[in-house]
Amino acid sequence: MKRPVKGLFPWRRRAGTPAFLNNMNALRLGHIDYLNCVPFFHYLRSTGFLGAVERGVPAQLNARLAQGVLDASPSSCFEYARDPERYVLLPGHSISAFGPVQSVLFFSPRPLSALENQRLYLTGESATSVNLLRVLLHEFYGWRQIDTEVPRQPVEDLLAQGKAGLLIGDRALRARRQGGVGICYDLAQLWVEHTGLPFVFALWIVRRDLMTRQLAALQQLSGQLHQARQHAFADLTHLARQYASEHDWIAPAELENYWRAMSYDLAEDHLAGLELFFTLCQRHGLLPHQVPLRFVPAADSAAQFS
Ligand SMILES: C=C(O[C@@H]1C=C(C(=O)O)C=C[C@H]1O)C(=O)O
Repeated sequence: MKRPVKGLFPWRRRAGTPAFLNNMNALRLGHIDYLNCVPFFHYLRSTGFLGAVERGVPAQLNARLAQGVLDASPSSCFEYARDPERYVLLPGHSISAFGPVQSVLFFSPRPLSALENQRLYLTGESATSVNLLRVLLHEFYGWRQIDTEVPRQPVEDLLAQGKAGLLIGDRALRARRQGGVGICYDLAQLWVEHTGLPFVFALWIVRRDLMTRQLAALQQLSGQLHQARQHAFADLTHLARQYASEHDWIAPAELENYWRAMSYDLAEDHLAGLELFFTLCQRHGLLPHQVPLRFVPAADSAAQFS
């Protein structure tokens, strides 16, 4: 049999080439490098998703979204709010909590009421949670001044020295587990207690200019994420066992409980919580503008988007 002339069939896969490189329209996704993202990503490939996936902490993914390096990513809702003209949102998906979230934690040697004027050390991985802390302190604890620093050394070291600081993600989960770092405030719990609404930490943020070129791919992605989440929650015990064996600092039951405490939907209550957070960010000078919420339209309403 004659071999095809090289380059004549560019759509044919070369052996060893990752599938996404053969697909010029494939999406480049961000993946938050925390255990909270497992329900989105563990089964995503098995739903047929062929794009590229790049891992990072939220601050890195925010920067890559802003630079246009990533097409879409679960990332800080504050990144969306910072530049809402640049982005749209995938409907129906978030990383939220209706109570304690367990992984956005402010550790303090003293009660919050006795801490004003002390320097607070903040994780450099966050955009949402650092501003949630500011909103809570201004709005509900009456603080006027908040002195913060993102330190060069790990926040954990400063906590061990008796300082107050904020951790998110796996590092927060680990620090809580290790204990011995003063009072531990769960920021989602404080938010829910004061507002009666859930708190939305992350949204699926999409580069807005993709709406014209890649609408169908984005709608497909949204469906694939729903499928991946359903699959994950259909056997969460199994998934927790698998990931706990790769992360020896968390027990399977704790991990399962952590995922169950999280809400991955984005429904009316979530949106009310999100809008209140953005309004309070504006009130306290953290955002200069109102934040319109714009979504990728569902497949059957695509014709309505102009
Ligand atoms: C619930 C969490 O929410 C995270 C907090 C973020 C932020 O503060 O910017 C961004 C993404 C989320 O993963 C967590 O990290 O544990």
